[in-house]
Amino acid sequence: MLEAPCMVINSVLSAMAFNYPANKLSVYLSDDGGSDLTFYALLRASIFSKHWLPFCSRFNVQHRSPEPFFATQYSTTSNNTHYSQACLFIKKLYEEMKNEIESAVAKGKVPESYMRNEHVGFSEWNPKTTKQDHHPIVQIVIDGRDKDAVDEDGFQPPTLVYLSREKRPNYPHHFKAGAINALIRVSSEISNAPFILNLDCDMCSNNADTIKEVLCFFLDQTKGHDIAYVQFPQWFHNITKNDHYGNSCVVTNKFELAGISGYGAAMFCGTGCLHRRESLSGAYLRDYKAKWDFKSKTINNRTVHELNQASKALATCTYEEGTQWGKGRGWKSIYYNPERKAFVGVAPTTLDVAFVQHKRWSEGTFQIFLSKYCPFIYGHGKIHLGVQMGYCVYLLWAPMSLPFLCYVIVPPICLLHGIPLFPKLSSIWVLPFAYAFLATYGYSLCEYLSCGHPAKGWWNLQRIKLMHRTTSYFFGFIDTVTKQLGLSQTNFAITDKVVTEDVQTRYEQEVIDFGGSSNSIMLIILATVALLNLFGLVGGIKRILVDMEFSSSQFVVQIALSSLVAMINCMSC
Ligand SMILES: O=c1ccn([C@@H]2O[C@H](COP(=O)(O)OP(=O)(O)O[C@H]3O[C@H](CO)[C@@H](O)[C@H](O)[C@H]3O)[C@@H](O)[C@H]2O)c(=O)[nH]1
Ligand SMILES: [Mn+2]
Repeated sequence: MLEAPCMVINSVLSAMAFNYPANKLSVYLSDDGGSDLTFYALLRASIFSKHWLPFCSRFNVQHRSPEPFFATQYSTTSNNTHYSQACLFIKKLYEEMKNEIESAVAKGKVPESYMRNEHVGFSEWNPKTTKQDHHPIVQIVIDGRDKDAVDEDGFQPPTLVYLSREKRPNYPHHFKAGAINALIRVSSEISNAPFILNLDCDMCSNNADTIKEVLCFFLDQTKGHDIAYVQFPQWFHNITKNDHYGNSCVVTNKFELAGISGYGAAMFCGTGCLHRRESLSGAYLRDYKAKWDFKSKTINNRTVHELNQASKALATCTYEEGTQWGKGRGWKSIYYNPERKAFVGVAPTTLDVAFVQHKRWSEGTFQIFLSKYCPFIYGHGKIHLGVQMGYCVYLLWAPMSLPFLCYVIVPPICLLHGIPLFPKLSSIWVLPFAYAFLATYGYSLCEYLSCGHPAKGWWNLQRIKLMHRTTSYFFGFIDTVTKQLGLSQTNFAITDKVVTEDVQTRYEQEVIDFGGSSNSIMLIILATVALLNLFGLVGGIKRILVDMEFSSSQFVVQIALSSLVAMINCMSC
């Protein structure tokens, strides 16, 4: 299991605990793993939520997902006040739940007694159920309409639904996008709320008022009608001081995404995004004005069983075949980066996981570039040229690995053979090169420092960029091209989120952890590049200084380049 149920329910609990009228809030958990353990964890969380939600509102708790709350905000040293007693109590409940879930996960099965007595939902699983092959499962765990479902303070909790869409080996399921589509349809049957927040299982809400804040954009009388979605930046709670895997994306989050959004076309990042339902289901009229008299289906009088059954039909793997699903155009979008982070997630803690993630990103974005949705073609005349180019900075990560590879391979070879590639230092033509180099890196360093992060973090980012460009993006490029040619199939490598203790320790000490051997070919490339530059450097310098075959001034740039590449690569080994 790559995604621990305890982490998943932390996200769910944080979403349930928004400061927002609970009868208007429904939380859906999509489980593509189709695991009864996740369902069990959700049931346990639904019980815990009856204590957690009132606790949060009573004490106006900031961290509404329990794990970070107990790790940071909560302190046992406070006096024996009402608050600290309540804290101790809720902590005990949380730990009980966590232990039960973790021991069930360790055993690989749901406790027998629980399955028999607690929920009919378990009957959906049988010994033949596998991740790749099972019927649709929809279980309303908490029915927000149910007057008996009130929590310990007498408040109604939000509706809570478990969904595991149908999977069959011979039907493409389209990974996360397919999961989101199934969620949109199922939720339209059960709650049909006009706004949809989409969160990854490893992201938690970090601000209880986010929904209220973001609705201000959508409800704006003059400009709100055009807005399809509001995207929040992806922040992470496990970034080390010098961010040795360059995970934090500070400059991207602070400047780049905000800049693109200036054209009214913020990028969708896949998580931490609030969509208007109508913009997803394709309803678009030129004179569209939002209507606020939505028929919430929660007030309808179908039973939970009827809703479960009706929703299943929407979670089948053939539902989308031959439909116009997903058409629409003409909306605007907003990027919103509030002072207090709205959502925080988990960043990779080993190099191989970071590689997997970047390979997938570079592949996915390059696929968009090659599809009919290429910003330069589909976006032509619809969005500003600035946005088209802004998107392509990301969409072209994969092919940009090619020129980059040339830069790290060709100069050392030429140096070894005494072939000058750049103008002499005394020549005026060296100026454009110097300018491009200094302007790019100087500007990038200033941007980074202005985000309040240390210079070492910037250096680490340059190092990891070099690694990604020579490996992950290059493999992303090759895989995308072979897929386009029909030689292989699309996949979505989910990043492993289960971290052992020694991996965590190494991460906190900022030691580069090469992780498992699954990416050994990537490491071979890195080592080859490093050695090539080292040999080029030594050989070149020897021929210049010892053999005096050519003059050094011709090779200054090449020597500097090779030293830099060798230094960056060797430092990480
Ligand atoms: O077949 C799939 C594959 C993934 N997921 C979910 O998608 C989410 C993102 O997967 P993860 O492995 O955590 O990817 P990350 O690299 O952490 O995620 C970033 O990159 C993804 C695109 O590569 C975006 O979709 C995410 O929103 C973004 O946070 C997780 O909740 C998964 O459970 C599915 O539901 N079904
Ligand atoms: Mn993730």
